[in-house]
Amino acid sequence: MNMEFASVPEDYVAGFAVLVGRPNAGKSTLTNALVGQKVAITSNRPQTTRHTIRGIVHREHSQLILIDTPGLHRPRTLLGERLNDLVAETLSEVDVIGFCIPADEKIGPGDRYIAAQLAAAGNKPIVAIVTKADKVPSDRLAKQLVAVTALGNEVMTAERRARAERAQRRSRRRGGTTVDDRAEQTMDAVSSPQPADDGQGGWADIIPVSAVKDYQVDGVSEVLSHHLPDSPPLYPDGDLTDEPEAVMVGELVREAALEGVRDELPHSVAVTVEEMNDREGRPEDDPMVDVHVNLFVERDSQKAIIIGKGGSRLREIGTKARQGIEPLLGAKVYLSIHVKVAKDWQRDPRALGRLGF
Ligand SMILES: Nc1nc2c(ncn2[C@@H]2O[C@H](COP(=O)(O)OP(=O)(O)OP(=O)(O)O)[C@@H](O)[C@H]2O)c(=O)[nH]1
Repeated sequence: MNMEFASVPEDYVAGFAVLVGRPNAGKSTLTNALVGQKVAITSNRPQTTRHTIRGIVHREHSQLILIDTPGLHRPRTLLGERLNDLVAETLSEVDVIGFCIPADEKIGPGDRYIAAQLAAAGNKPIVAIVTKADKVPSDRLAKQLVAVTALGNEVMTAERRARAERAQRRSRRRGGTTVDDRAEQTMDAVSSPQPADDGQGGWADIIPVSAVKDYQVDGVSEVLSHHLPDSPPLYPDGDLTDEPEAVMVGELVREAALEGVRDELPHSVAVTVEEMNDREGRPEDDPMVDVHVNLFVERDSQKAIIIGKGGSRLREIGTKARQGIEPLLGAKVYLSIHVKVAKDWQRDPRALGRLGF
């Protein structure tokens, strides 16, 4: 890529960060607050973020490229497994990991599972981010910070012990250390350095934040930026997301479709954008884009919910989605939505492939 950047300071850093955490931990909301514009899709239902969406935080001396992943969770369906693959792949590509834990909920098995996975991945700095700080009084926030530090100690100690045991088993199996064995141990150390025991529970940093009340949002981008490598900016100034417009259009339709019916249709809606064309013969200062999308549900009953009586809900969905799409495309939008039933698409690899997972 050949890009020109005006006067980059010498001590500039740039790189990738990912926010992980269980569903509903506040990752999308924090991403939006950091980037300062709505790029990821948020909802009060778990697991709405299926696509990897990047937001870019431009600061004077740093450029932080945020990848918002779906909640790392125990795989249940094939879709779940794919999501976890995606998370593992993303973790290997970033410079720093932000581990989001809500201030207002007790640390649970889900948090512990993710923390253990992160510790096992082992070679990236992890910043523990205690989200939704506005939801608790300061004494409870302080207690949560202590608990999160303890969680770090717990998982990092367990990980160090597991690694030491693996090394011991290996050397017993070989009947002492051989040249080969030493080579393997060296490789092990290179590919997965020991988690640091730095008195912060093994976290590289720990910081509370409220994305909603704008408390410490800047602090989070600063702390994450501390762990980025020296580098010129990787994207031109002003880019907020490199997500293709079609993906964002699809997400806006999906979000509109889920509004008000999340209990009935939690994870059963997927949207593909089939066509996005500039309407011909429009005046230059008043363009229009024709957008055709397919909206997939799993069952006929769900199709009926989406369409509503006499098509009334579908019209509402179209209106709501258009309100988001028009500013995104900077044009009037003619939106047509075809509702289709794709049975059990969450379990069908071919269907998943078609839907872009
Ligand atoms: N009060 C308060 N609520 C928040 C804050 N951040 C997020 N929330 C709420 O918590 C809920 C979940 O937030 P999301 O950002 O969608 O969570 P997520 O981790 O991206 O969730 P998934 O996409 O399901 O993985 C939403 O209802 C948010 O409005 C915060 O700082 N303060």
